[in-house]
Amino acid sequence: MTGSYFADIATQVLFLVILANSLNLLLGVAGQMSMATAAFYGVGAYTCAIMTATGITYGGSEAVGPGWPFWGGFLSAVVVSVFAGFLVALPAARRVRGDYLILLTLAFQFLFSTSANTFVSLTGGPNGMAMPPMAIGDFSIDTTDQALVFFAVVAVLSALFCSFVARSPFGRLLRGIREDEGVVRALGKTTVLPKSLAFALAAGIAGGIGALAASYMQFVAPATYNLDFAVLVAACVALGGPGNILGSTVAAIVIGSIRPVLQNLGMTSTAAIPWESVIFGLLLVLGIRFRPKGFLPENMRWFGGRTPAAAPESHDMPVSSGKKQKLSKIVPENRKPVVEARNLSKRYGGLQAVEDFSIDLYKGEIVALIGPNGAGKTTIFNLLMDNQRSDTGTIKLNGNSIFGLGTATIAKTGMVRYFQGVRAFGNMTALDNVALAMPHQPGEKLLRLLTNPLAACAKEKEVRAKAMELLDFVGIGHLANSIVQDLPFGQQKLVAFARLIATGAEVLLLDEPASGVDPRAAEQIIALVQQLAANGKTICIVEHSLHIVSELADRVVFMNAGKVVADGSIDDVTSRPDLVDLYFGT
Ligand SMILES: Nc1ncnc2c1ncn2[C@@H]1O[C@H](COP(=O)(O)OP(=O)(O)OP(=O)(O)O)[C@@H](O)[C@H]1O
Repeated sequence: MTGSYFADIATQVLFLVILANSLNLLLGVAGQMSMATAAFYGVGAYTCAIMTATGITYGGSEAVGPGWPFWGGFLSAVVVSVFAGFLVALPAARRVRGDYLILLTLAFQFLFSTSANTFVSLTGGPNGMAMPPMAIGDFSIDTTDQALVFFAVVAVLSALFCSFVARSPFGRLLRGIREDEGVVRALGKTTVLPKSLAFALAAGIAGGIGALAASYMQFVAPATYNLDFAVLVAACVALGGPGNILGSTVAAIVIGSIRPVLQNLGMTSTAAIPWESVIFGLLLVLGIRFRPKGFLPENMRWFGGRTPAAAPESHDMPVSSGKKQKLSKIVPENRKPVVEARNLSKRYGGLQAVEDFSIDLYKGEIVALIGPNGAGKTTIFNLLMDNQRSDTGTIKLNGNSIFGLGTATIAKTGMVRYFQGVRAFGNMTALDNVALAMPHQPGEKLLRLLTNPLAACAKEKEVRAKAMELLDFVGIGHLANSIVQDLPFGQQKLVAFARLIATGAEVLLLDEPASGVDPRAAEQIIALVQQLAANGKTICIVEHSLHIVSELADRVVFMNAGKVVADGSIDDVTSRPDLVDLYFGT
């Protein structure tokens, strides 16, 4: 192809930019590591080359193909890459641990390289195969200058697309999964499909640019799509800023330009290669040492300064905080329980953590589960939410069995939990934490986001307004745009509360919601729980502080060694010396 050398180099840097941004969607936004970016890039290139080939002899072998027009080859490249990405991701996405994904993608990278080298009649083997230049109707690219303009447009469009997806409700869901997948499921969201779709999307973009790049080069060979290249793309994301599309763009431009700049300074191509590695390695070391979150971190603010990080603890929650009174009432006995759990048990090896546990929870009631450390209280919540499967028994919510349905389905059905230790999504804003928890968001479904973005945007406005309302309700509306990990612990707890309410669930299981906060924040939380019960929520709370229990609980269930030993009012329990001894360990 004729044209300037600079344009050719710049075009190849743009390939790296597009690949880095596609990987950033996966690695930075969704937190899913892939070592197979180069393989998907190659899958697209080879698919397009094979589908557009008509019978080219190359390296002693004849590569035969159906001779489709370029656009047909391009579309088949995208479709094949998307499917390949989905299939590779699906088994790993079912596991929570990311190292399965790293192993699977590495295996796919090797499988691809081996196949490209081995199936000579299809791929041309190690010598590669030629492919026809890009031509769509009258449109063709004949010079490197034209190619630069074309690929610059493609790079800008793909960066805008990646940014759109990253900032969409689907992107927010992916970020939640990256932060704490277990919590996302406990909020009623499925995680396997979004993770697999993120993978398929990144693979599709890589495959698409692979097809375009191969048609520009008019040649494909296995050496272009090796593991070294996959590592280079991953380094662009890590150095630029995982989660920040502009960051990976800048890093790809810098890293991709090292060798051409050295050559421009007078080095030969052979001399520039080792120096490129040295500078690349140095950039990595310096980046990891001085900018561990990347050159342009995800939550960097361009205008308006930093997030209000160290905002003082707020005590202006607009719920009753004057003279304490129990807002909820013990419910008449003839009403049906919202939650009916019967005969739950859990054994861990030789330890019977829970034995024959039964409980009924009524609408508007606050029940406290108390007992000494290790009594089995948190295990009860795990069993109710199916975080762990009960060995025996039944669990019903509003008369329907929810036993064994899985955490996400149970949460969707109407029972959610507040985790001991908060588990807020630390790298996200308070507003995003709450917005993510809301049900029925069309923008969380990738297909609906892409096919009807306007409907997704309209719903997103509503979701954000409601999230803001909830943050105001718990008294931290002014911190909506703060990054949660920068907030004091008490305020993080309030974010988690607002997030829990956002699910709209009618049953709330609260595991030590006031532990670790100062007395004033604890008073806020007490008032908040009372308000929720008064609004008709059914609440079961695990709490160590007898003060908080006496303020809140309509009924107390006392557990010891996995069994219920008392069920009554707080006065019933505290008047029994044997229970007081057990509780205080005397
Ligand atoms: N996954 C597990 N594997 C093995 N043992 C477990 C597991 N989870 C809990 N246990 C054990 O089961 C018992 C009950 O634990 P659990 O966390 O439910 O108690 P708890 O009443 O909530 O205690 P604490 O008040 O200290 O939080 C403990 O002895 C604990 O060590």
